[in-house]
Amino acid sequence: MTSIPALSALYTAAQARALDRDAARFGVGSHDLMQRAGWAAFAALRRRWPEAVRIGVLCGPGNNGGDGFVLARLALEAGMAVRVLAPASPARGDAAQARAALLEAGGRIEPWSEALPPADVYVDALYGIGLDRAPEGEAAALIEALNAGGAPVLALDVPSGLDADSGHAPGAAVRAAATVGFVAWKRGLFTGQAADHCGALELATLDLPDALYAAHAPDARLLTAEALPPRARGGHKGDYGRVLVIGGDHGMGGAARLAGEAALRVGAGLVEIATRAEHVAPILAARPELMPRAVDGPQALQAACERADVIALGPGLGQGAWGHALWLTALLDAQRPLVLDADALNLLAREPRALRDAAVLTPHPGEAARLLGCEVAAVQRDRYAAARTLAQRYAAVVVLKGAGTLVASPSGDVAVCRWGNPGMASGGMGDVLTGVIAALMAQGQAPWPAACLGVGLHARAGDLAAAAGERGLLASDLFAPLRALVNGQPHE
Ligand SMILES: NC(=O)C1=CN([C@@H]2O[C@H](COP(=O)(O)OP(=O)(O)OC[C@H]3O[C@@H](n4cnc5c(N)ncnc54)[C@H](O)[C@@H]3O)[C@@H](O)[C@H]2O)[C@@H](O)CC1
Ligand SMILES: [K+]
Repeated sequence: MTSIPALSALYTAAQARALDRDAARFGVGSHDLMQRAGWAAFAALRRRWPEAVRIGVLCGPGNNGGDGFVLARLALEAGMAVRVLAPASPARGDAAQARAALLEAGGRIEPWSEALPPADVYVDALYGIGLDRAPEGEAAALIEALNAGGAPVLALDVPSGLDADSGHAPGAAVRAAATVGFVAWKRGLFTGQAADHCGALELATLDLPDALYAAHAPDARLLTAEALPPRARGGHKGDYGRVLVIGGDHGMGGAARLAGEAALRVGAGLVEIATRAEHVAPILAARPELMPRAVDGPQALQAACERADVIALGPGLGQGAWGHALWLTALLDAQRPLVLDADALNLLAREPRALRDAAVLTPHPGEAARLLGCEVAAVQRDRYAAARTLAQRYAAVVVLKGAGTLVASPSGDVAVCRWGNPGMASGGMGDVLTGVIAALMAQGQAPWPAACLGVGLHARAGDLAAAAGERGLLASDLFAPLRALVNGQPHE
């Protein structure tokens, strides 16, 4: 873990521009910044590919291209075979100076073309935070050629074609082996399609002082790995809360059981499951520590709600009359903190209503789209906006799942999860997350810290479990690593 605040702060492109400009106040002007960026990127290239001697540098029309020109000059001066491709129209300002310096040092610049020169490593300096539309024409063809070629790509600041704000690629986008960010992390590098494009991420803060970052509040933050405090020696099960999971309509008992068992593994004192009668015996047989109860309607649910400290509503709930009646009871009468998932969210989309009690909503993009009344693609085009809008609309903490899960608070705070893997795209993973967050709330955490901690634990447990392979990863494989993590076993 690091104590450098810049490493967990995430900025929009506009905020990053303001930071760049403000660096001058600390004696680092834009020309100097570009030189430092080029140096840092060249150092990263040498560190990552020490054997590389042929470097292909693709420069765009703006300052991202300028960073590329600086790197190309340094590579040339280091004796490497450097081929630089740049558009015919000359760059302006600092980038023009960097270009002139490259030519002065004996470099040659070739026009963009679809044919890439042979190289051990390519440097992508086409577009950075200035991307304002999908790449087209020669730039798009170059990107496709880079992605089709076998050599690794080092992207400067942002993989070209990826939107630095949203992590959405509107068209062709570079698939880099590594990306070196400059000055500050751009928030789009950590969610949506970013994971397929960035490769290994590293940040070069270019020796800018902490005071600069302190003067610029970020838009969002990366989740950090938090440890849970040790338990008091005299604790008893009543101290760790009682979770009530409501769900498991006909044929969907597994979802409720997974949520319940996850809650136990994360330390909830007691876990009850209000479910269909046919699920009671199988749940008891498989996990006798759970307390499943047959609930045929709202009346039977009341007493369980009164006993509970937190309600996890939705795993396998269905949207039929049974699920709807329990949903209404939990929402209107229970007066308990809630975690809403799956069909509880689908019912909320069908029948929008204000939530009376403290709540965490955990939609995947499809559920978020239903709640917002838009297409899934619109959610994915701007996940930050979708999460914030939902959090504000429901005055609740919202966990927008998917690669780069976001946690948003009603006041606009956003935390981003950089852990997790595609092995976790399998049935039941969401149910486990619901149980984890509910268990943390049952142990006394407020919705925001519980959601942040829960999302991080769940994703890190997924990464530990994926050590045996991403394909075939089961939701229940997370139980053992979850238990290890809540007891302080280090992840990295
Ligand atoms: N401003 C500064 O002080 C620093 C800037 N740096 C670099 O500068 C970058 C930002 O530079 P710019 O603002 O010049 O932006 P970019 O270099 O990212 O690109 C902007 C240029 O590309 C054009 N463009 C964008 N999308 C296009 C598309 N799809 N098709 C065709 N043309 C397109 C724009 O119209 C503009 O001319 C950063 O990402 C970073 O790499 C670094 O050198 C560090 C310091
Ligand atoms: K780039």
